[in-house]
Amino acid sequence: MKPLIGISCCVKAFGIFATPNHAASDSYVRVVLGPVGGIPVLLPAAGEAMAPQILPRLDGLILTGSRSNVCPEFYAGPPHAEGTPEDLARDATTLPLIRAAIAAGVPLLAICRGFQELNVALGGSLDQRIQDLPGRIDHSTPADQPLPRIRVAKAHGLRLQPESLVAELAGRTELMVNSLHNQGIARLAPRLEAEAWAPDGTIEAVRVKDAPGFAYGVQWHPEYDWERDPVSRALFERFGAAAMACAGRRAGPSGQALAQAAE
Ligand SMILES: N[C@@H](CCC(=O)NCCCC(=O)O)C(=O)O
Repeated sequence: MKPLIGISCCVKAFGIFATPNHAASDSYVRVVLGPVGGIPVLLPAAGEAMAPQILPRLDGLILTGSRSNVCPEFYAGPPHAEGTPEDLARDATTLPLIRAAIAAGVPLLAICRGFQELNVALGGSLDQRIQDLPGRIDHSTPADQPLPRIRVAKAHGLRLQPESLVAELAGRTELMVNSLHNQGIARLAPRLEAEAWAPDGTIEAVRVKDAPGFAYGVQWHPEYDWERDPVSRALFERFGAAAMACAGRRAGPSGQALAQAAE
């Protein structure tokens, strides 16, 4: 049995009536079917009642990237500049879901907005436009490149913590990544440990120090280039192995052999 992988959705207005739809990018569905090796389960932004009902049935959770930003009320930040996209329904769903998934040992991989949510869910805070801060670089979507390059082009380097997960996957202590974000971690949540940094000090990868299972976040977007980029692929494969092990444990004694084989 393949592991069931929850994928967080946003609420987006579609069509001529701007009807709210729960949506996640196809790139997350494809990466779950591909290197993760699971079955994608789209999780609507249906609020905090989701977590206790859905988590016992999931073997992994991907917190997706999205243009919208975590509402600053969740980290006691100043209001967003006018026009900044927010998604309160997503915040109300993902923040409790992240805490519950970590507590339950459900493997979790948080990407871009999801990475920012992971920090906020565990008590950290965000800078809202890091490109406006002194000494920082512009991490936002490159305006001078066409699709699909805009998503896969390497934008800056990272310094990786030696012996961290990303350094192990990369086999070195530096890495080039894409970059499509404005916000970034300001105060790191106490339960998180930084494992990668951009040249301006922006935190780009974190692990949950006390998590009973795989719980990792990256500020970049490995879901866009895993077909060409071996480190992106390896990150999803490692998450998939943790999800497979979780599925094996859930399956009981007959699943134990499966879990051990996957670990
Ligand atoms: N809104 C946050 C998070 C950015 C993010 O997740 N972007 C996804 C972009 C996906 C795409 O355009 O392909 C921020 O700006 O920091």
